[in-house]
Amino acid sequence: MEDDFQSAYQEEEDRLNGALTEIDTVLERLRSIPVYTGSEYTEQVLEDSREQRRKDLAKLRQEPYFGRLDFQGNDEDERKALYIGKIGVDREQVSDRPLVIDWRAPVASLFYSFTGGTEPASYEAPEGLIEGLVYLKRNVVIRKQILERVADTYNRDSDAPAVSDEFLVYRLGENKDNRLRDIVSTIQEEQDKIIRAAKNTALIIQGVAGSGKTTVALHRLAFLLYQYKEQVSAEKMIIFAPNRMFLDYISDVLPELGVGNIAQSTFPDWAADVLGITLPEQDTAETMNRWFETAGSMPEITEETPGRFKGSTVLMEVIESTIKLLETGAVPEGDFIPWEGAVLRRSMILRWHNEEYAPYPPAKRKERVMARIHRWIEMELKKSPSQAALKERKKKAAAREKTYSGKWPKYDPLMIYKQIFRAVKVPEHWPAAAPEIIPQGVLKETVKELKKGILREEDLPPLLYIHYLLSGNDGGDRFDHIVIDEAQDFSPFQIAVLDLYVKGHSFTILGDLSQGIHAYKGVHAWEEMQTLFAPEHTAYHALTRSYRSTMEIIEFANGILSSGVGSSLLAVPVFRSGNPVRLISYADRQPAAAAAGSERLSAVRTALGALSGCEYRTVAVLTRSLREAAELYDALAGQFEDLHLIDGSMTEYRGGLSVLPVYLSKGLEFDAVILADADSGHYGEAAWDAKLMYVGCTRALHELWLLHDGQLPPYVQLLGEETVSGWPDSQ
Ligand SMILES: Nc1ncnc2c1ncn2[C@@H]1O[C@H](COP(=O)(O)OP(=O)(O)OP(=O)(O)O)[C@@H](O)[C@H]1O
Repeated sequence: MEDDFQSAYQEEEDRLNGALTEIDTVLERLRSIPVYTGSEYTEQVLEDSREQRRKDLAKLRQEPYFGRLDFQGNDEDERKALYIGKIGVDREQVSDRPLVIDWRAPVASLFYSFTGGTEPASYEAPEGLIEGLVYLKRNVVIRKQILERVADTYNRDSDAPAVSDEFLVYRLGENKDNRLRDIVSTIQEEQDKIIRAAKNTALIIQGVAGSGKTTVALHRLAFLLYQYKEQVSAEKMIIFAPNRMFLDYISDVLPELGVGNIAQSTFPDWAADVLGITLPEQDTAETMNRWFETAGSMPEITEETPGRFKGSTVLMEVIESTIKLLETGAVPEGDFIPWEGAVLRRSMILRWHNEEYAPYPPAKRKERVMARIHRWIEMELKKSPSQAALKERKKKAAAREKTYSGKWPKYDPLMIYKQIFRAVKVPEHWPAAAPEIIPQGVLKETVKELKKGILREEDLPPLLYIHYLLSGNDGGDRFDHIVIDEAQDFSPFQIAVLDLYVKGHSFTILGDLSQGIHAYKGVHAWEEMQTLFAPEHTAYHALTRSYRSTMEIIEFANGILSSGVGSSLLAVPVFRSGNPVRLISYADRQPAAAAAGSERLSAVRTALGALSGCEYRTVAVLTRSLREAAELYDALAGQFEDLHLIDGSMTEYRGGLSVLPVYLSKGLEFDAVILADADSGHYGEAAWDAKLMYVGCTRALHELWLLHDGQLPPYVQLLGEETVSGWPDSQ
C-alpha cells in the first residue's frame, strides 16, 4: 500500500515537472510576441486574447491542475490520463489530448459524475454520448508548484475500497478566512448536475444550510460562460444577494475561476437604478428591528401581511388594468388647436396613438404622438402669411402644446402606484375596483407610509412592473442569466418582474425554506415560484448533503429543525467528525461574576478568548438583535484584536472575530460560532424563533458553543454524544 502510494507520488511529481516545463514554453513563446499597440481592430482583439492567455498561464503555473482521470472510450485503443484544471491548456505540439483539460469541458464532467463501481461510465459530448471505462480518479494537491498530496478516490486496478470522501473531508477540515472559495477539485455529483444544467431553464434549488448553494451558483456562471461562449457574456449576467457585505464575501470565487465582470447587486439597489430613484435608508434597519428585536416578536404571518400580499402576483393584475385604463383614456378630449384657424382632429391623433404607435408602451407612445404633433405644427407654421403672424403663432402653439401634453396621464410609476392605493387623488372616472382587491390592512399601512415618503422593499416589484409596462425595457438589453441567492426571501412578484429582464427564463434560483427568517415577505413553498413558469421552462433540484459543518453540529441543528419547526428538510452530514456542541450556562463556574451580575459578559469573553486562541481564523459571536451585538462589541472591543461589529450597513467582510445579530449571519460561515443568549428569553417557542437559531448554528464549520441563562428553548436538546454541557476542562 505504502509502495503504491510512493510510486503514485513519484509518477505525479514527474508529470508535474513535465507540465510546468511545457507551460513555461507556451508562456515564453507568448511573451516573445511583441505587444501590439496599433489601431487595427483584429490585431487588438488578438492581442487582448494573447494578454489574457499570458495572465491565465502565469496563474496556472502555480497550480496547473487538481485532478486526474484515466478513461478509455469504447472506440479508443488505449486508456488516457486526463489532467483537469481550472483553465485548459493546449500543448505546443500536436497531441490527442490537451496538457490540461478545463474543468468545464464535457469529458471533465466524468471526474465529478463518476462515483465508483465497475459499470461503464458516459458523458455527453458535442458529437454524442461517449461511453467507456474509468480506471482511475485521483486528486492532486499542488500549491505554488509543489506537489503536496496525492489521493486516489477510485482505482479499478486496486483492492482498496472504492470511492471515498477522504479527500473531501480533508478539504472541509481546513479553516476559513474572510472569503468563500472555489470547490472545483471536490464538486459533488449532485452539485455538478446543477452546475451543468441547460441555460434556458429557471432552475429552482432547495438546498439545506451548507449544501454549497452559493458556491454552486458561482460555478454555474463560470460553466455557462464556457459552454455558451457565443451566446452569453459576463457583462450580461447578474447575481442578486441579500446585502453588500455578502457580495464582498463571495467576490473572490469568480476571479479564482477566471471569470470577471459579472454584475452583483442587491434587489433594492438594482431596482432603484432601473427606476432612477434613491431609496430612503430607513427601510432596512427599521424593518429588521421590527421583526428581529425580541423572542416571540413575530406577528402572525398571513396572505394579508403587507410583504406577502405585495409580493404575490395579485397586484400584477391590478397594475395591468390600471395601465390599460390610463392608456385607453390617454388622448385628451377635443381637437388640438395650436392657434385659431389651425385644427388637428382628435380622430387623427387617436389614429396615431391607437394604430401607428400601438406597438410602443404608453409612455413611449405619448412621446411619439407629441413629437408627431410638433412636426405637424412646424408644417402648419410654414403656411403663415407674414413674419409677424409666424411669430405670434409660434408663441401660441408652444403654450398650447405644453397644455395639451399636460392633459395626458402622468406616466410616473410612483404616482401611479400611489394612485392605485389611493394615497393621492385619482381622476374621477377611475373605478373603485383596485382598492377593493387590496386587503384593508395593507391598504391602510401602505397609504400611511407612502404619504410619509417611505418605500419598502416589497413596494419595488410593483413599481418596477408599472415602469416596465409604461416604458418597456428602456431600450436596455436583457440579461443572459440571473442568479438569485437566498431566494426564499424573494417574492413571486420579484421573480416575475426579473423574468421580464432576462432572456429565455435563464435563472438559477437558490434558497432554503428552513432558513426563511424573512417569511413576512418571502416564499413559503417553492411552488409559489415554480408556477410562474411553464413546466418546460423550469426544473427543481434538492441539495440535501451539508458540507460546511461537522456531523455533531449538523445533528444538533437538525434537532432544532425537526422539533422547533417540524421540518423534514434535514441535512445529511458528510462524515466529518469534530468536537461536540457545547451548551454553557452563564452561571457555570463563574460565582464571582454571577455575584457582580456580569456573568453573561464574562462568559462571552471567556468563550471568545478560548476559541480565538485555538487555530481558528474566523470566530463569530451571534446575538439575537443588533442592539445586543453593538452592546457586546462595545464591552469587548478593547480586549480583542481584529474584532468587528457587523451591522446591516457594512459593505466589506473582514473575517477575524465578529460580533453580529444572527439574522445578518445568513449566508456567512465561521470556523467557530458562539451563539450568545441561546435561551428561551431570547428565542421563543415559535417556529420562526427556531429557524433563527437554526441559521445561527449552521454558520459554524468546526465548533459551536451556545451560551444561555439556564432556560433553554424546548427545541434545544442535549443529544447523546453530539452535545456536552459546561466549559471544557481547560477553562
Ligand atoms: N463540493 C464541495 N467541496 C468542498 N467544499 C464544499 C463543497 N460544497 C460546499 N462546500 C463548502 O461548504 C460551505 C458552504 O457552502 P455555501 O456557503 O455555498 O453553502 P450554502 O448552501 O449557500 O449555505 P447557506 O444556505 O447555509 O448559506 C463552503 O465553505 C463551501 O466551500
